[in-house]
Amino acid sequence: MIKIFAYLKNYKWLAILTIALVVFESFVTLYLPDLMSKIVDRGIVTGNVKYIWQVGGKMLLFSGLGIAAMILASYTSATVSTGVGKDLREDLFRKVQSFSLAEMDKFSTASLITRTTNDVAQIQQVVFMMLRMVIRAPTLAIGGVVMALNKSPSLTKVLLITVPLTLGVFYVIYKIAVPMFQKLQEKIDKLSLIIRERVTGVRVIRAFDRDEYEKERFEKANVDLTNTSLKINRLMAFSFPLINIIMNFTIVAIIWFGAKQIDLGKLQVGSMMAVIQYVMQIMFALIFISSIFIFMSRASVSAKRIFEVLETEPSILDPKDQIVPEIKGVIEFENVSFTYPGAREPVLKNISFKAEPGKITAIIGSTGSGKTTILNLIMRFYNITEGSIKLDGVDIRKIPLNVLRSSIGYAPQRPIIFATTIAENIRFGRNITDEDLLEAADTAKVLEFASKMPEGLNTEIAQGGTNISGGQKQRISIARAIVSKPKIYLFDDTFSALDFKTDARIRRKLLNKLKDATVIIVAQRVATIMHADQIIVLKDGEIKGIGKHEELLKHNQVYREIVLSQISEEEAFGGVNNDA
Ligand SMILES: Nc1ncnc2c1ncn2[C@@H]1O[C@H](COP(=O)(O)OP(=O)(O)OP(=O)(O)O)[C@@H](O)[C@H]1O
Repeated sequence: MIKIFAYLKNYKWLAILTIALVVFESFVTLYLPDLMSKIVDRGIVTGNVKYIWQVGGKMLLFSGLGIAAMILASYTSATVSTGVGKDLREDLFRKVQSFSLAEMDKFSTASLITRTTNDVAQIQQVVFMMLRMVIRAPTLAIGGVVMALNKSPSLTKVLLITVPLTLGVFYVIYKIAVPMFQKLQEKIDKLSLIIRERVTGVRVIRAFDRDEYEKERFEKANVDLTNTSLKINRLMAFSFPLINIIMNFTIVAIIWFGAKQIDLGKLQVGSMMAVIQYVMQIMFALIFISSIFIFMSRASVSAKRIFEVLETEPSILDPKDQIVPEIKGVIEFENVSFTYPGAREPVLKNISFKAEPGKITAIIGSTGSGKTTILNLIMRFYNITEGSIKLDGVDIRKIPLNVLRSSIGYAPQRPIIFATTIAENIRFGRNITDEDLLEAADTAKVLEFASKMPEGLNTEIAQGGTNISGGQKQRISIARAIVSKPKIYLFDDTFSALDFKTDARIRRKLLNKLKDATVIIVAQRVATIMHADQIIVLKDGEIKGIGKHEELLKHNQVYREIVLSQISEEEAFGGVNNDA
């Protein structure tokens, strides 16, 4: 929580002004009962109307000033707290952007979203409250005791019983509430995860008619969250009447003892009334102080979650001693092994191969054999565990990340489409000429379907690409990969969403355009890769063979099994004309 103070630095003067206003208002609050007792004792009791008007006017003036100070303090503290919230969100967003996939996996998307929104909102709320209360409450408490002692030391003794009692009640609440707040935030995480899955997976849920199942899952998480919130609210609901009772008994006690002293002529009515007001101020101050602790404990859970993210160093950083090679596109894996962070078994073992410009390298293998992982490692989404990956003879860990990644055109297994126009989806914020855009859109056969749309390439795509087909998404994704004309292309099962004919047509045109580049194609479909210059056969994270289609078919058992599971022996040996 202390780390949050660093964020107040940018708003130092506004924060100081808030505190100054609050201190002024606290002194006004402490001064008013004193004026009131004077009106009673010197004005009402003696019938001095002039004095009543004089002091009453003073009271009105100070009340007005106090209210103005409090309104201004609310405004300044709101400015500071929203500013702190904005800065925190910005830092979180920047940090999350710097994360490698390993850190993304560690926190989970849903939790990163709740931390950036809900947790920051908690901090914002507490900063807003703290700036006004953290000085006001102790000033009122201590000032109240001094003023009450000044009016009647004997009556003030009542506080010796009520203050420890109030603090005791709050201590118990604090002890029970803090662990609940931690649970509450975790449950909000869980709920946002379910909502996210529900929204993004709506098609699968409908197709399997699992609406009821999802509804139950949501309701369970929702009820769970509600129950925890209810427990906290019940605790609060129980504690406030308890404090009220203590407060009322205190007032009764003061009136009881005060009346006796007035009877004996030792105390004036006005002073007793002032003591009652001071004691109430002290009690309210204690309630505020305790609330600050409770809210702080909730905010400290949020602060912990926020700083967990902010203090996580991305595992993939730009190298210190950088080498920037002239990119030609030679990729070389030398005895590469890789274990995903947190996993026990390596997913890739001893992988060695070379992919060169002007050649197509294909990777084939069963599901989960590690094909996508190889591509992830080329883009340095993760650091390898053993061995080395070189680009043009330089270890990729020595190459600046932007140099490495901008020399690669990547079309992922599941295309990601953003809610903007087709053209912007292809450009993707890069400086691309209209000519290059049209060329890429033509090569990837985007123009073919875009030209039938009302606004061609400027047609808006709905969020998640729901108004276009899977194959069309894939074509946009291919156009995005090739439009900047890099030296290396990674196609991760990119052609599987296309029908055989479109696959063949796009590939023929595409590969012709990319004939000087390094192309790596991951595919499940044999027909897609059988004409590659080299085919890497992967099984359980190990290379079982590298070669051309014909030689692998003859000599490699694993490859033969994959091929014959998809096409007939005759087609396999005859070489399917997949360009048909
Ligand atoms: N982020 C991750 N954390 C931990 N393990 C992972 C992660 N991503 C993939 N794996 C595991 O690594 C293995 C290889 O996954 P990979 O995605 O590379 O396979 P693949 O050959 O591309 O499969 P497919 O053809 O189904 O896409 C799988 O067993 C998978 O469970």
